[in-house]
Order: sequence, then structure tokens, then C-alpha cells
Amino acid sequence: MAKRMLSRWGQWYSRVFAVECDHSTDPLYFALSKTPQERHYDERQAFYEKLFEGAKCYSVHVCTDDRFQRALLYEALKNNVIPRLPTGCSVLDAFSFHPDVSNSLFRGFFIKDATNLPETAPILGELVKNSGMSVCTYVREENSQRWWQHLLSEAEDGSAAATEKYYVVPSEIPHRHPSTLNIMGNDVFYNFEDAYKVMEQCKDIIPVSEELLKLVGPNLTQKKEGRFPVIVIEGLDATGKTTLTHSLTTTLDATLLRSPPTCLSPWRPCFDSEPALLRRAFYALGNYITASQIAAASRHSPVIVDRYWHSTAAYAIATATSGKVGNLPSPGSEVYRWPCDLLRPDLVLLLTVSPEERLRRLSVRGVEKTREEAELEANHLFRNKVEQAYKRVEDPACVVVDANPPPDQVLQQVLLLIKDKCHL
Ligand SMILES: Nc1ncnc2c1ncn2[C@@H]1O[C@H](COP(=O)(O)OP(=O)(O)OP(=O)(O)O)[C@@H](O)[C@H]1O
Ligand SMILES: Nc1ccn([C@H]2C[C@H](O)[C@@H](COP(=O)(O)O)O2)c(=O)n1
Repeated sequence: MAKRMLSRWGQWYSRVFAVECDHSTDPLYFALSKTPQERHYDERQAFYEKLFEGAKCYSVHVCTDDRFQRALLYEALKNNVIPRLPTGCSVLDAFSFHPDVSNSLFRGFFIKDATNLPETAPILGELVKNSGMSVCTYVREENSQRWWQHLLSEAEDGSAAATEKYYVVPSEIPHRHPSTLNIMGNDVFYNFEDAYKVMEQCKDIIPVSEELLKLVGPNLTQKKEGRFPVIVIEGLDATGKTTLTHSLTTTLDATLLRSPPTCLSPWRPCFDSEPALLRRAFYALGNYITASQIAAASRHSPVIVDRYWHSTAAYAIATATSGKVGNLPSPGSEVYRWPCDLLRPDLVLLLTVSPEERLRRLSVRGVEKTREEAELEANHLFRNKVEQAYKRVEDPACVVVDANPPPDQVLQQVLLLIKDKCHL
């Protein structure tokens, strides 16, 4: 059995685990050891108390190297299994990973059952039948202050049994927050082909992906052809993008485009309710369609674009990163790079407004919101993360514009910037 585990998930015991207790502090990190550790006794006891005391504890992680299966299994775990747990259970986000190693993250949950209800173990025990999930229980060693992680497997009679056990030992905070380890290729795609591959895998579960694939074709990449400048307007919702892009289009006698392009509008609600991998692939492909429209339009007039790559990257990176703004990948990280085959604009302007002004504008407007926009309104932390991520995207980086003043003043400010940077 031990052999099977090793081939399934790499060396399980060399992984580090993190449990996110609340979103303003660092997670609790622990490693596994085959031998008891006698050092740092006091530190260990304090750690065990925080993590295990007063509850029967379990963890479940989605452990498969196939990103598509991983996305579907995680969504199924979150939406179909976790809600069935008894109400006495508290469920925390959990990660299993190799410290600072890209693409080593398995996401999951840490479950604390304060009342040790009989329903919890069978609901979680069922999951051992799924080869893409790992289920663990946490048990205090008899007559000692140490704790074990028991890794469960399916026994011959179909029940869940502990086949491997390791001592739990506190571990150091890694350099990179574990939630950011899989961003490249799972939340953000850096070339057309990668996003296209995900859409191809979706065909069986989302029939409209087939139509989308026909629309984009297998090699939709485009270089800028025209001599006219391409100016992208970015920003959180209600920062004034629509207002500004319309007035700029009129003033500069430009062509107005948007990402995702209007031809994708009918499919957007469908992808907005899918797991992040599929949703992000949809928006990534949308940028390539917009790029081909930009390439054609920039031969005849200046082009103004309402959202483009910066939005796709910033929302994806901010959503993937859990906890504090400080958990975002550091400035200069490869996650902020521009895709190698996506048409680059001449200028990207990021509209920023104060939280109070943005909320005032949202309440005046009162239109339907996507899931993420609703989250933005409720969640200042998330909004800050999106804005920080916008500012870190490189080559081209965005120029920040104070969009608090009235529309005509914002327009004048932006026209000066365009004159300066694009010689228009
Ligand atoms: N500079 C401004 N001063 C005051 N109100 C503004 C300004 N710009 C836009 N508004 C108003 O704020 C609201 C949101 O503006 P707008 O629709 O242009 O934002 P947006 O960034 O395109 O939003 P979304 O991305 O959600 O579509 C509208 O009611 C608009 O009239
Ligand atoms: N190029 C784009 C445009 C939009 N998105 C995502 C990010 C948000 O979830 C949402 C906001 O768009 P809006 O409703 O303001 O049109 O769409 C993206 O990922 N990439």
C-alpha cells in the first residue's frame, strides 16, 4: 500500500501542509516525520493546541497531477461533499505542497468536528474510493503529547483504514504562500495554445465550448498591423471605464473594442459559473479574439479597448491568492508577465477611485453583478489584491490614473497622457 501512495502523490511525507485559520494571519504550517522529534517541545504543544485541541480533526486534499481533473474534483468536494458535513464541523482551507515549488499544490480542506459526530467520518471516509483524493485523520499518540497524521486508504471490505502514519511537526513559513504555487497554467495562461487545450478538454461537460473552439480556431494569434495607437482602459468595476472609453472614442474618432468581445457575451454566464480553470481559459481566449479585432481596426483608426489582459491576469491572480495582500506573488514574479503571443497595446491606463466613491457609483448604477463583482463589493481585501495585481503586470505595465474627479476632468487628464505617450 505504501508503494501505491508514493506513486500516486509523490513522497507524501516530504510534503508540507498549511491550514488557513483566518484570512488576516499566516496559516499554520506543519510537516510530517517518521520519527518523533524531541526538540522545541513548548512550541510544538502551542501549535498542537491551536490546530487540534477540542475537536476531532480530518483533512481532505485533491491530489492529482491532471489540472483538469483537479479543478473538477475540487469543485465537487467544495460543492457536494463539504455542505453535507454536520453543522458542528468547522471547515478551513488547507494546502499540501512542496515549499516554493511551482505546481506542487494540492488544495483541500481541514475539518474540525468539535462534537465528534458519527456522520462526519463516513462522509469523509467515502472519499478514499476516489484515487484523486487523500483523506487523513489526526490522532494523539497514547500516553504522549505528540500527534499523528493517519493517511487513510480503502480496505478490502471497502471501509477507510489508516495505512500510513506520520508524526505532525510544526514547519517554517515558506517564502511563497502555497495558494500561489499553481497560478501559472491553472489560473493564468501565458500562450494561446495552453488556454485552447483547456477548452478542448471541456467539450464533454460544457457543450458550448465546441462552438467557442470553432470561433477561435486552433491558431488565433495576432501581431499589431496598423499604425494607429492601441489604448487599453483598465480598472475595477464602476471606476468609470465605460464612461471614459465612450468619450475617448468620440474625441479621438477611434474604434471601441472590449474584452471579452461582444461575440462571447451569450456564453459568459455559463463560464462564469464554472471552476476557475475553465473560467480563466474562457477569458484568456476572449483576449485573443479581441487581439485579432485590434489588429484589423488599428490599420484605420486609433483603438480604445475596455479591459484586456491586465484584467484577466489581475482577477485570476487575486482570486487564487488567499489571505492578505502580502501573500500575492512578489512584484517581478513570472506570474505578472505578458503572454508571449498576445498583441501588446501601446498604452494601458488603470483607473483608480477611492473605495467610498466606487461604492457611491455602484449604488447609483445598481446593475446585475457577476459573482466576482459581488465579492468585490463585500470584500475590500480582494479589491486591494486585484488593484495590486493590476499594478504588477509587466511589459506593458499600466499607468495609474486618478479617476475620482468628474468625467470631463478624467478625460482631459487621459488625453494629455495619450498625447504624451502615443504622440496623438
Ligand atoms: N468620473 C466620474 N465621476 C462621477 N461618476 C462617474 C464618473 N465616471 C463614471 N461615473 C458614473 O459611475 C458609474 C459607473 O461608471 P462606468 O459604468 O463608466 O464604470 P465601469 O468601470 O465601466 O464599470 P463596469 O466595469 O462595472 O462596467 C456610472 O453611473 C457612471 O455614470
Ligand atoms: N479581459 C477580461 C475581462 C473581464 N474579466 C473578468 C474579471 C471579472 O470577473 C469580470 C469583470 O468584467 P466586467 O463584468 O466588468 O465586464 O470579468 C477577465 O478575466 N478578463
